[in-house]
Amino acid sequence: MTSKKVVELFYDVASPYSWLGFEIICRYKNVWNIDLKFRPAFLGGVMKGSGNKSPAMVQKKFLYMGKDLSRLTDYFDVPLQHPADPIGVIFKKGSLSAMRFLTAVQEREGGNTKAEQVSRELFLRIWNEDKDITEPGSLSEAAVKAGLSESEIKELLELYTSPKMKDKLRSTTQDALDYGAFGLPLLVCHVNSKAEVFFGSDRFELMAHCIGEQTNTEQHKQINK
Ligand SMILES: N[C@@H](CCC(=O)N[C@@H](CS)C(=O)NCC(=O)O)C(=O)O
Repeated sequence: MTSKKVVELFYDVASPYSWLGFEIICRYKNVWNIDLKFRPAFLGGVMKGSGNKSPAMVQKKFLYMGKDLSRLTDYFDVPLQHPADPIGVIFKKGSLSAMRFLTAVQEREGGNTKAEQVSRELFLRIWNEDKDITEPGSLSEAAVKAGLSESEIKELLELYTSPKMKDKLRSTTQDALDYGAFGLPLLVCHVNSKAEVFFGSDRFELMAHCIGEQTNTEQHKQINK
C-alpha cells in the first residue's frame, strides 16, 4: 500500500475562496489517498507579511469577485451568499477571534474532525447567514451547531484568548508565509520530500496531477451530502 501524501490547507473563514477550497478538499479527502491537515491561519497577517492587499480593495477586482463567486457557488454547490456589508465584515469586524477560536479547537482536539465541523459552521455564519463571528456568544453558537459539548465550549472560550493560542495562530500564519503565501487559501502538497504550493481554490486539477490523483467535481460534490 502506498503511504498517504500529506496535504496542508491554510485558510481563514473571512475568505470566501477559502470556503470553496475547504469544501472541495473535504470532498476529495474522502476519495484521495491523502492525509489532510487543517492549518487555520490569519489572512490579515498573510497580507501584511507578504506586502499584498486584499482584492476587495481594488474596485475592478471586487466587482469581478462578486460575479466569480456567484458562478463558483453554483458550480461547486457551496451555499455562499454575500453579506450585506462585505467590507465591514471582512475588514472592520475581521476574523482574528474566529481564527484563534479554531486554533484552540484544533489544539484541544489534536485532530481534524471538530475543527472541520466548527470551521464549516463559522464559514456558514459569515458567508451564508450574514451573522457575527467576533463575539464569544457567536463562537459558542457555532460550536454548539458543530456538536461540541457545553463543557468543551466553556474550556475553548477560556483557551482561545490565551497567549498560547495567539502565538499558535501567529506561527501557523508564518508557516504559510514561509511557503510563499500572499493570499488564501493555500494548499501545500508534500510529494517526495518536496512541498508543492498552490494558491487558490481553482488549482485542484493541477494539484491532483501533482499527487497522482484525479478530479471529478460532478461526482465528488455529492460526497458530503
Ligand atoms: N483564483 C483564486 C482567488 C483566491 C483569492 O482571491 N483569495 C483572496 C482571499 S478571499 C486572496 O487572498 N487574494 C490575494 C490575491 O489575489 O492577491 C481562487 O479561485 O480561489
